[in-house]
Amino acid sequence: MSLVFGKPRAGSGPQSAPLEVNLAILGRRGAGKSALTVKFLTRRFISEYDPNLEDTYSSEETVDHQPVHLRVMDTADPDTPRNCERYLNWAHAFLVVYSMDSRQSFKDSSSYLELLALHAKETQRSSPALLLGNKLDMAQYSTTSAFPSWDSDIHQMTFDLSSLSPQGHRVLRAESCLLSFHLGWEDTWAPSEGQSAAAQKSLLTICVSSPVRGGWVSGETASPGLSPADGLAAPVLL
Ligand SMILES: Nc1nc2c(ncn2[C@@H]2O[C@H](COP(=O)(O)OP(=O)(O)OP(=O)(O)O)[C@@H](O)[C@H]2O)c(=O)[nH]1
Repeated sequence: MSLVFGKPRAGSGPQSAPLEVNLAILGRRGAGKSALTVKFLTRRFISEYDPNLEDTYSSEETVDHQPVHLRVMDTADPDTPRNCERYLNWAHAFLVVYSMDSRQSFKDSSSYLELLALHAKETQRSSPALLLGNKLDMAQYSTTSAFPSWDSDIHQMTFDLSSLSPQGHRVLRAESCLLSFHLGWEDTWAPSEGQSAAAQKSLLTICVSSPVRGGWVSGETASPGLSPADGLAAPVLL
């Protein structure tokens, strides 16, 4: 089943065919994938939905004056990545979600990141990946939420993935909570040698939904090195 949110915006006529962008949301059970999916697409938090349902949703968006047909697959792997081809071969971009009040959830996210890195290596096609810490509101109540090593863990993962797929597979850290969504752009990029953070950032254009501020916030311009056929030269909507 596919559900459609939003309406086609002005300028999305036949003369400007929308860019098709497929986004897969991955992560451990209970990380908040469904909640995020619903929140991104409806701009509000909804707690009543079937958490076990794997579904694909569609939304017509306008990003940087360009119509984008966004499809979001809210995946539901049992405990670890399973039958991954269904999203690996489908998605142009990946959002890996962990719950900030669960270290296990964070650890499990690395199996998804490794899977993405391996897939990029095997297919010689890298796709943008965003690592997102969800349930920021819960992290403050968790006795283990301080997790002093998390930052170094994350930087380690960023480094590992960058070396596996230096052409565009990047991991960003983001944090979200029930009512707000914040993407820590500035301090999360780990530039590889000889590359400025700004140059790395321009490898992707990622637009982030911000229900609190309203509207869409877009990132940097896309890299000329990425081909439109890959669905990456134009904005990727998260
Ligand atoms: N406090 C808090 N709870 C959240 C947040 N996001 C999701 N939840 C709750 O966490 C639980 C799990 O969320 P889901 O969206 O079902 O998680 P999921 O990753 O889709 O889980 P599966 O479908 O089992 O893979 C639900 O009870 C949500 O209401 C958040 O930001 N803060």
